[in-house]
Amino acid sequence: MPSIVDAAWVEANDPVVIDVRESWAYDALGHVPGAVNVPFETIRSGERGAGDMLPDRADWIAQMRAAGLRTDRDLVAYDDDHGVFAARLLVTALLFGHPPDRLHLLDGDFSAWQRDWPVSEECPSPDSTDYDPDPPVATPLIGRAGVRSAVENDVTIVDTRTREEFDDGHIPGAIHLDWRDLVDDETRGVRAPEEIRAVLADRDIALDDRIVLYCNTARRISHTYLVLCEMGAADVAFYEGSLTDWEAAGERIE
Ligand SMILES: O=S(=O)([O-])[S-]
Repeated sequence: MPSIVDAAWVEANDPVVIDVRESWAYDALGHVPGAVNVPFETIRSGERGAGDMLPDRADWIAQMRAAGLRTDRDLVAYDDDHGVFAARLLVTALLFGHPPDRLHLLDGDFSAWQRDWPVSEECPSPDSTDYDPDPPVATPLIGRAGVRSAVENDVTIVDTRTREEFDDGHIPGAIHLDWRDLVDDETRGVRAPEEIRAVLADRDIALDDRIVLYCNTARRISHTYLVLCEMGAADVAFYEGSLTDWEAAGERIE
């Protein structure tokens, strides 16, 4: 399973570190020493229809080779938005076959990092690799038919958008859990486990139940997915098409 790691872990473990901020921020504001820049917009397709926001596999592989990634290397990603963009990169890596236990979200974003840790302006040039992970045997992906069946069978469906978006219309029976509810505004990382457990209990979300996640285009659920994995959730399904796909197909909204 992917995990969430702190700055000390990054310092101690020599992972491949990817910064998904825009390149001007990476260049002008500095970055985690050794981090390679892979801007978020370069890993989103947006052109492959409502059900798939993943980049072209060949493009992804080329980017990861240039970043120096290998299947036997740990990959840490960060952004400056409490981890939500970095989480999407990590889920992309998971779906393309990087070993799940080698995927890590930096707990706290760049703003949090630079409070206590050094920042660099040097751009690393890693040796290119022959990275080519095998497609995963199983993924957390769930399609529209699976979500329809989840609605019919009272499976826990979680909407990670804002309250306003949720009130405007959501998948029938969904529970509202804004992804930001699991984030600590001060540390800019995930909240303490006991706080997360309290939030989940308040929403009636049980970690040992099957949980189906959706948002608009599978960015925000990427963060919630990683947090739930970290909390030991047993069975989390990831609706890549999310509400964009659901609405495009004319499915029922309540
Ligand atoms: O985060 S999002 O995919 O709903 S825009």
